[in-house]
Amino acid sequence: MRKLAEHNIPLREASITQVHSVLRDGNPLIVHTSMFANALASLANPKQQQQWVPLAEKNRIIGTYAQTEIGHGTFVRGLETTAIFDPETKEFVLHSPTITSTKWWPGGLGKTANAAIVMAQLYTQGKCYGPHPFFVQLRDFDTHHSLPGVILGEIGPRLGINSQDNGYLRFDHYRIPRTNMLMRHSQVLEDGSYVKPIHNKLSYGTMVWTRVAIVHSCSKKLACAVTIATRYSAVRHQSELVPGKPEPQILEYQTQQYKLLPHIASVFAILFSASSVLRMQRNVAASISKGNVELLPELHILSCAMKALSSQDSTQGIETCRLACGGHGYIASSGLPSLYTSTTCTITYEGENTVLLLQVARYLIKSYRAGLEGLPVLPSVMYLTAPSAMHQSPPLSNQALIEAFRISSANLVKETESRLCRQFNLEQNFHYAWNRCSVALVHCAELHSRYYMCEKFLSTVESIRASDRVRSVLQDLCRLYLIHHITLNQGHFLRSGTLSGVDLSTLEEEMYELLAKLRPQAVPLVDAFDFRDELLGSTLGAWDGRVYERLYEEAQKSPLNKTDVSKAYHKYLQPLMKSNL
Ligand SMILES: CCCCC/C=C\C/C=C\C/C=C\C/C=C\C/C=C\CCCCC(=O)SCCNC(=O)CCNC(=O)[C@H](O)C(C)(C)COP(=O)(O)OP(=O)(O)OC[C@H]1O[C@@H](n2cnc3c(N)ncnc32)[C@H](O)[C@@H]1OP(=O)(O)O
Ligand SMILES: Cc1cc2nc3c(=O)[nH]c(=O)nc-3n(C[C@H](O)[C@H](O)[C@H](O)COP(=O)(O)OP(=O)(O)OC[C@H]3O[C@@H](n4cnc5c(N)ncnc54)[C@H](O)[C@@H]3O)c2cc1C
Repeated sequence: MRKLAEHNIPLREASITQVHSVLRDGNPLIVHTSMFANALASLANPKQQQQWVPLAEKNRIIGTYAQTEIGHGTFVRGLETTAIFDPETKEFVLHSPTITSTKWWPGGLGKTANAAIVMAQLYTQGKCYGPHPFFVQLRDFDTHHSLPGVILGEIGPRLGINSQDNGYLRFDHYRIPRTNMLMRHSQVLEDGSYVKPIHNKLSYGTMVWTRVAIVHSCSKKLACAVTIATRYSAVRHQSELVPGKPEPQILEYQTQQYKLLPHIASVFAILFSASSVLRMQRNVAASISKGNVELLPELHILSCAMKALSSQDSTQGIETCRLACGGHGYIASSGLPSLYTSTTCTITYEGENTVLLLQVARYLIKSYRAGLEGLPVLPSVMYLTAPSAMHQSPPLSNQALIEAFRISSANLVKETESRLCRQFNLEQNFHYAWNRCSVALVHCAELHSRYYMCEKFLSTVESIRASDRVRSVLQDLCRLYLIHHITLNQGHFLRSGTLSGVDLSTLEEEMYELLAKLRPQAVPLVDAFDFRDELLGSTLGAWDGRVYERLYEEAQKSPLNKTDVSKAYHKYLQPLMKSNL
């Protein structure tokens, strides 16, 4: 917090700095500095902001974002916590009517936060208007005791991030003033009448903002993992590449290069996509302030697509890096296990990935159908019904590969839409038909998202002007990324006829050449991420390469090494040894 103040970084931007990496196994303030701060900035009206933002900035109020309940995380419309307006007292009564309505998971809710943005079903004048955000004080600001009517606790150990206190929360007819409803977009007036927002999903804005932040953070997490694994692979010598010759660095093995280099490339692909979505988010935020919500659906879909792809890629990449370090990747001091556990949760939180990909698919199908009818569609999906441009680029050039992605994606959407129509004719119910096509729909969303990421990678690299040498290395890395993802999705390219079997063999050959060409760049590339040793926190990945010394030094810190004979010997082992069992 002192560092943020020193560098004049506003609270709501803290989550895209590296400040959270200081605490390795989870930070109880992360939801305060990210979602809570953003909810105040984007969902509260100016008067409410004046009241709460300075207190939050000074950490007098420590907040969280309490939306998920034990019974519902994904289906926000199914939340059960109620906020019923009482016109007599001009208050909302918050209540948790069932066990399933218990708020469950919010970061910092258990012991740290003294306030929360609570999403609850808004009732006024006898009518339910769906989930709305409320500012709710949970604990006394001085004593930190939970307030009467508020039941709080921590949910117990998790796969990771265990220094964060994920919590639970129940309300027992807990009253808050009317003015605690966040009223920037919708309002309940004193007489209880409801003023609706200019778009009914504006109250979901904090989720959209967080999804964008997650994309950025996934590239950082993956960058940490590839730095550790690549440096280690340059230090570690194992086996014989040529019988009788000295043991080579394991980075000399082609299989090791194949494990690491595509994930180094992935760091850039995710980072460049994150920058592009962030730019769009800033534009949309500016438009919303002027009352224009036209681009909100596009931002929603793009943030769902990029959050899903980046969380999946970074989680898989980190696990591959861990495995690439052999046994030493399994030790906590390598830093890789905690990178994995603090990243795999991004697949689930802020919208479970399958669910987000289905949102993307819904948009693709709607846009495809609109395009066929000649209705206007947004630029990012015009390609679905635009004529093929494959022949315009030299065969197998980068541009041709991007076109192959685009046409394959359009083809998959077209095939899946036909399947959806056939299924609809059988079922006579759109929702059943949708469910019967949902695996294919997720594939559509994944291919469209990959196309977007590849396109952003290539266009950003091509725009580098500062250094020809840097551009040349990144061009090779980008080429590797494109070919790698084509080889992983060969079926789609063959089905669409954009690439032949011979093309795929040619590309595969080129990929092997690129691995060898990029091998000398591997260490410089990860060094350029410029992580301090303190931030990496890894015995395997420190800059000086003293892997074995650090592993040995770290082992000395194990509490079991404080004495030669452990207490367990006297308590359990000795009796066992004497028991003749
Ligand atoms: C070291 C720290 C340790 C801790 C963390 C560890 C690691 C940190 C690593 C990274 C973090 C770094 C940065 C991130 C910053 C902070 C994050 C930190 C922690 C985060 C903790 C996680 C917090 C949470 O999980 S909060 C809860 C999130 N919950 C969800 O996301 C719920 C998902 N569900 C939904 O969003 C919706 O229910 C839905 C699936 C979208 C469906 O909504 P619904 O209302 O049912 O709509 P429907 O499907 O009918 O669609 C109707 C229509 O609306 C459109 N739509 C939907 N949503 C939106 C939207 N948001 N905006 C615009 N439009 C929207 C939809 O497309 C439909 O349109 P149409 O009819 O087709 O035109
Ligand atoms: C570490 C962590 C931190 C969190 N922090 C917070 C927080 O600060 N605040 C907060 O409010 N919440 C928080 N959450 C909760 C998180 O947002 C939810 O867990 C997440 O949105 C997923 O919802 P769920 O758990 O209900 O999963 P479910 O929706 O029950 O998912 C289970 C399975 O059902 C599938 N499924 C569900 N719906 C559909 C569908 N429509 N179509 C197809 N398949 C479907 C999913 O794909 C998944 O395979 C956190 C969760 C974790 C793990």
